[in-house]
Amino acid sequence: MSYETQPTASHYVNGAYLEDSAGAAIPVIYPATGAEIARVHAATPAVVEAALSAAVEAQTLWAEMTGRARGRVLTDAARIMRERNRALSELETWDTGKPLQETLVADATSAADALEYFGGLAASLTGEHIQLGEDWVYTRREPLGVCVGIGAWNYPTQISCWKGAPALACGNAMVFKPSETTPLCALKVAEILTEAGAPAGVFNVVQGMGEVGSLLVTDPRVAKVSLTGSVPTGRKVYAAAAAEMKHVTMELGGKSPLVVFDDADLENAVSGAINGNFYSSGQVCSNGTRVFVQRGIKEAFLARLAERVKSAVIGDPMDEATNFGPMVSQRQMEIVQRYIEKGIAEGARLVAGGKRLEREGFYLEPTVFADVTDGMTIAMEEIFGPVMAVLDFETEDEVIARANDTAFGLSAGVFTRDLSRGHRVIGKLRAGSCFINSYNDAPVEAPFGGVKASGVGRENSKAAIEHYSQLKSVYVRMGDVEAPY
Ligand SMILES: NC(=O)c1ccc[n+]([C@@H]2O[C@H](COP(=O)([O-])OP(=O)(O)OC[C@H]3O[C@@H](n4cnc5c(N)ncnc54)[C@H](O)[C@@H]3O)[C@@H](O)[C@H]2O)c1
Ligand SMILES: C[N+](C)(C)CC=O
Repeated sequence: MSYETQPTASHYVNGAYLEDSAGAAIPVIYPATGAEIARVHAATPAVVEAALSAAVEAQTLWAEMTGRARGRVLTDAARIMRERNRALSELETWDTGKPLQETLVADATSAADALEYFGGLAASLTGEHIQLGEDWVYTRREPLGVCVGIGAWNYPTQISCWKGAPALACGNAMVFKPSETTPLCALKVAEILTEAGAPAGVFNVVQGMGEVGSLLVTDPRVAKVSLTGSVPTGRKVYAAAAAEMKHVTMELGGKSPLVVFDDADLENAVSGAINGNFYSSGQVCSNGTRVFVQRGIKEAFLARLAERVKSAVIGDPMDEATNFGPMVSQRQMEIVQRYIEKGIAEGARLVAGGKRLEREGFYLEPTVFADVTDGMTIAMEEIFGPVMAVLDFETEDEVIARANDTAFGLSAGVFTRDLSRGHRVIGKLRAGSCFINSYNDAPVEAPFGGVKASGVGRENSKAAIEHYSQLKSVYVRMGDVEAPY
């Protein structure tokens, strides 16, 4: 890694890097080679304490600043991020293994979008005036206090800003714990926020596994927890937060349906299925991994899909021509390999891929199964890797019922030239982030999040403000107070 991109210590607390090598060592593995490229240490209780007390102290002062002043810090951070996009994208690639071709356009840029958007909103966060005869009520939009953000490993820069930007815009402070698999990127976000003028302690980063996350979640000084992770972790964190009446946002997993009707534009539908299954080597929460294709178009769809998937450029993620990289870790690669074996064993037809590449690093081929049925494991469980399950269907009512027959509800997509049908079907699919004739777009202006087991709350858009602030209502009596005795 170049000097410019290398964080200089494990944690970022109270406006500066902090090391405490007493914490367990966490190796940072470059997924394209399997080599250890850095090492951080899990936060000791002393580091967690330092981060939380810094956040408590900083939050009061930060909340007293005007929204405009807070917003300026965020928009300055966005500008710095854009100026350093290449270095930050390279770091994202070192951390995750995602191809530079992707990280240059999807990670620091999306993080900067969030900083810019919430920076822009900060000055106009207000309460309201409610006239009640001569008396009146006014509401104050107040911050929650100290918020904890906990990240998954697939989008480390983006996740830290999707949580940090709205939290800070509302006057909260944050302690962010990245995934132990990708610990580097959030440190640079913290560094940039300091450079942009964020007071020390407003955004802190501590490393560690679930135990460190758990320490943060249960601390009584923490008012809110926002987790991006798997459903099992979400259940634990939600339960722990609920026991202390904390606010939560839960961005969890999915097994989302992508429905392709006979009348769809074939090339666009295949593009949607590719984007919705193989971007980031399939490690995207909202992926449309159950691709329901209407019988009339099925064979043409599969033929074109297999042809295009075979042209993926798999290789060195730092080579900008590469458009398909390794899995994030050996562990994740092995999980996905087991699902591929299950798919074959349960009778699905392998149309493309299915194998590990014979090279160093954690590379699997983009894999497509056809003739998948609803009860197969690969159609029911989140795989979080490059495995697409293609199922066929006959009628609209049938596909809606089957698409909804899942515990998850993160995303859903429909490809059709019949726009009335597109809107009708999307209206009936139980999912939070949906697409018509597209898949996986996630602009900061749109609310993002799931229903059912896929999550609680929304990130991005004005909706996120509701999740990082609370209303205080103040009744103002203009006349005398009447009392019964
Ligand atoms: N909905 C979304 O926006 C979204 C985005 C990205 C990833 N995801 C989901 O994330 C999952 C993959 O990421 P992962 O493997 O890192 O998930 P994970 O659940 O294993 O870990 C997520 C984070 O939670 C922490 N953690 C684990 N146990 C904890 C505990 N008891 N208390 C507090 N923190 C704890 C981990 O250290 C990590 O930082 C997939 O299910 C994917 O769908 C969801
Ligand atoms: C939010 N998104 C879809 C970009 C990444 C989720 O894994």
